[in-house]
Amino acid sequence: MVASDMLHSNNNTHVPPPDHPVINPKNYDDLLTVVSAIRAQVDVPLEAEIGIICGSGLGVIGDQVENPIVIPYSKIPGFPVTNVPGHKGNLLFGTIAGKKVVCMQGRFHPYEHQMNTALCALPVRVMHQFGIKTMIVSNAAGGINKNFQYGDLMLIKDHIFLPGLAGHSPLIGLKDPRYGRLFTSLHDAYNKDLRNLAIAVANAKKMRLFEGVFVMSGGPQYESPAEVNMFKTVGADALGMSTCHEVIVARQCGITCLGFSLITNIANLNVENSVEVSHAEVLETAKEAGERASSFVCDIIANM
Ligand SMILES: O=P(O)(O)O[C@H]1O[C@H](CO)[C@@H](O)[C@H]1O
Ligand code: HPA
Repeated sequence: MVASDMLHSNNNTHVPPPDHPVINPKNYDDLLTVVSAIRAQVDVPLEAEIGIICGSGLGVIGDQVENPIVIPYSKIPGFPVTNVPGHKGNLLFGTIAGKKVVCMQGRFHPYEHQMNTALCALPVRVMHQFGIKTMIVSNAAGGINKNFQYGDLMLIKDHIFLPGLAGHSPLIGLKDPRYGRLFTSLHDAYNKDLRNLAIAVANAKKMRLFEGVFVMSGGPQYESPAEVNMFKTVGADALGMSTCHEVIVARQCGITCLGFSLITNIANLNVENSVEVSHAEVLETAKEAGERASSFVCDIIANM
């Protein structure tokens, strides 16, 4: 069975009980309940300054966390779970380069959860409760920019959040003032100082690194060539099905963000010579590039 066939075959090691109810992400007290449930799992205080989100096949970044405390999502009452191959479904607490981190080894995609972007971004609020001030978010993405090759890394300098523009913002319906400003500004969503730091790290490592605009579509189907052309026309360089809702929530929480895409496939621009895109291919490229991506993240953290 190839990875793409396993999308609904629950290949995770941590299968939640069927009665695993998910909290209401728009109820702030429910959020605090989840945080307490996580704290109750271990007998040491949990805190972190940096949050990390691993994209498809990029769980290897989480493997860099030293002395990790591993909490499976399925063991956290009220927390969603993920069945997407390449997302392990663990929350890790530990250190990287001496800095306290919390890492999501697996994320929630809106297409898995009825486009409930608030629920999918809930872990960002949880990480915020544990003290993070900075978040590094990664994803696997299709390359639109003609200069991109398989395995390239693209720093996200800005985004186009298609589901958000179509009414699926994670901030809709938040009434509790403890959430922060409803009218969140995205003027510096992908922080310039952190991008400059990442560029300096890449230069020191003699790594290929691009900067570009990331577009999030709803998925789970991959985009048609006509859709990819539309995204190219509006200025997108890479496309995926995650990240934007997480960064928006992070910005509402006042968290500074750095984001990057691993180009796992080249998006089809020409219907006449288009090729099949598969999650198996995405995972294969992520596997090849994973070590480079995780070493990049570790060096950025070391230099923060
Ligand atoms: O965004 P991440 O989690 O890296 O996953 C990407 O890979 C999957 C498609 O292959 C989609 O879920 C897309 O969003
Ligand atoms: N499109 C959307 N999401 C993706 C892609 C893609 O081509 N590759 C990896 N995630």
